[in-house]
Amino acid sequence: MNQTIETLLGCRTDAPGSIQHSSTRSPVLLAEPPHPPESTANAKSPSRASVALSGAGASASAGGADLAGEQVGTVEQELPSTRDRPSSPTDREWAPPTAEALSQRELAYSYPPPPAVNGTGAGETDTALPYPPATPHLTRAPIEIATRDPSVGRGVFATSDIPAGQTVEISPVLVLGEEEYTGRRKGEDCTDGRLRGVEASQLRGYVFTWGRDGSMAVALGIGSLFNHSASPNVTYSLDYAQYTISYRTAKPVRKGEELCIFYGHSVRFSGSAATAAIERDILEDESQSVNDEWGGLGRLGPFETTSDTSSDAGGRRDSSDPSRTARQARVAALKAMSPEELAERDNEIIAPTDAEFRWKKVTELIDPEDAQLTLTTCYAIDVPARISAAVFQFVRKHTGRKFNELAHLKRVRPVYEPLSTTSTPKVETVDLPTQPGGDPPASPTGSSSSSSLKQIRQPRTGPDALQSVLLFPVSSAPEDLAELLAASPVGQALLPESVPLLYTVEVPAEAAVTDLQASEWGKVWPVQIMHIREGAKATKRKKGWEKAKLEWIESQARKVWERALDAGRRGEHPVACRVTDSWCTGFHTSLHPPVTLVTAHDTRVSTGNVLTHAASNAIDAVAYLDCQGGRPDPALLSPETAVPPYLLTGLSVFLSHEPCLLCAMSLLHSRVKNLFYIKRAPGAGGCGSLYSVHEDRGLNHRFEVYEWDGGDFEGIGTGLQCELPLDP
Ligand SMILES: C[S@@+](CC[C@H](N)C(=O)[O-])C[C@H]1O[C@@H](n2cnc3c(N)ncnc32)[C@H](O)[C@@H]1O
Repeated sequence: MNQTIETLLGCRTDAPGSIQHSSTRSPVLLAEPPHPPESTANAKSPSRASVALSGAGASASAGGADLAGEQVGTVEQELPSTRDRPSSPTDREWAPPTAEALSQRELAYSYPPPPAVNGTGAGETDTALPYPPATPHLTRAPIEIATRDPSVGRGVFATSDIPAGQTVEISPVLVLGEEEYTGRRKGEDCTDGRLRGVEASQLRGYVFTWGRDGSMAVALGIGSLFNHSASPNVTYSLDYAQYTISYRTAKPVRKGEELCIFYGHSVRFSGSAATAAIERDILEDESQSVNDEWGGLGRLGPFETTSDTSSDAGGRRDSSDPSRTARQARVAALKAMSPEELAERDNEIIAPTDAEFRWKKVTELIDPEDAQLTLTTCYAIDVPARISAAVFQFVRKHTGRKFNELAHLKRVRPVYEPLSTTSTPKVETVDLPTQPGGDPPASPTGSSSSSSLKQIRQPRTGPDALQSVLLFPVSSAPEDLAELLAASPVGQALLPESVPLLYTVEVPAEAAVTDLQASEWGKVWPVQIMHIREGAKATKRKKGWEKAKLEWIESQARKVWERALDAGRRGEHPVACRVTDSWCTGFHTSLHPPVTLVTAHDTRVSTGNVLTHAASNAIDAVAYLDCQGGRPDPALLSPETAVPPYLLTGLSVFLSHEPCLLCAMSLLHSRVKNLFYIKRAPGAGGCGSLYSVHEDRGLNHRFEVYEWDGGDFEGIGTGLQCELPLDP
């Protein structure tokens, strides 16, 4: 089994000093690179290594000499550093490093920052260095291990151009069981937050998630030295049968370029110039949510900030950023409001017709609330109330499975109107009751004539009150209805009176979904109300969204758009995705907005995998969060989302572009609640363009989709082409 799992790189710990995921339980921040072991082996002999001379019957040991240069391996060989090699090295061309080169290398190397000794600070050169700037490695691939950025540590670099698709390393792995890795027995509840086992060592920055059983793998060899990039040029695959991890170039790599893998979405490091670009969007994104509580991880423990939000621990936030200042001012203004004032402000309904409302529902269906009255024709009879039960039995007997065809209507109504007639059976004119306190309503069909309206002579209540009873839709009525009726208990019950006359009447074809529809359509025939959104007792839903919800949705759209632009700047397709809790009225407010679970962008270019669309990567990242137990604390999530039966149950997805058919189906399978996208993908999109997966009645889930309707507004929608190469 050879499986590519980009997001499986481990580094799962809660303590500062490692990798950051968007989660409550595994947020880990790499404040500084992992510290090397205390051992000083190799520290002063950067160009010497112990190597195995396999085939020559010799064995070897890693770490060739101690500080004093004492040999500890069985067979040792002096090798030149790969950094001293000429650009196209052959063994014959190698020359031992000069003393000058060695001292330069030592001077340049300052990772990790050594502890201050007698006033000498980090980075000063008179301290023992744990690793050399270059480490010899016997590999046929043209790569070397080198340190270019001390804050990142060692990395893997190309010593000549490497084409895409080339395997550059196959590392055997050392698998650590969950208990060995975490230092905890299964089920043991350790709440002190202290790391144990291997996880407490620097290895935690090097492990790959191996199995879903919690096992972790240390890649031996070069596999552990690939640094992370959000735009990686190397993919890797875990081979569970061989116990290896293979690394392959995903795109052409130029000589001198670093080979990087992708550790996972929402991974971030701090303090590294090399990763500033990677961090920027995530921090920008989270800084908003952290500091002004606009979604994201603002309330998730380690990120908790005080009212002073001008900078984080790493001092990366720019308090002079005007948009940031504006956000802070806005939050301060909101916080200054009383709860009542805030609720009033937040809950103001912004109607879709309002200029502020920049979203359009993507649907081919008519919104049931906008549905106009449609009619269908039925047979009815007017009988005294005491006969009604016999009529129901008659109807039930002769309709069988289709009895429910008229379930959306009330079966009876008082007789108050002359009704349209059919030729067979003959219809008699009847005396009509008026509506209490007024004129009878006009006939919706125009079939009645005002001349036929007469004062009631029938009792209006009691067993003899006349009722109109619906029998069957004309389209599915028994052919010999009049005869059947005459011979039925209904006819018998009325003897010696005459059998009531059949007539046809037009009635609403659908149930009402709002009170207004019920009252309007009920003038035609009393109709059942089926509130589609808020339950039977609710009144008509107000159209539009609360102001706070609308603002939050727009802020998410802005963030996903910025992320897409950033992906484009990195050479990826400019498509991005955010997965957030969905707005829940009564639970969320502008000061307590939905949290963000993951953000992701398209990585088709860097991974060479045409399936790594932004939505797909984001779903993958949520699954990864769940595997790690990293979903935000249920208390922070709206009730629907807190314990989800499916990946995206109750969640909202924001996409810079309409998802393709495959991603639309993935969202559907994951049971997303609603989707907001900014640009259509004509000819390729699965939520409105090519097809509308989200409202296909043949599929087992439906979700609401909204498309940005604000044009190029304050940066959203600008700078990207509308048409997307979804599968170039
Ligand atoms: C698997 S190791 C990579 C090799 C490591 N640079 C070394 O010298 O041992 C992962 C560690 O490298 C560092 N690292 C990897 N990618 C990085 C990046 N993009 N920015 C900063 N540090 C990074 C972090 O310290 C991380 O914990």
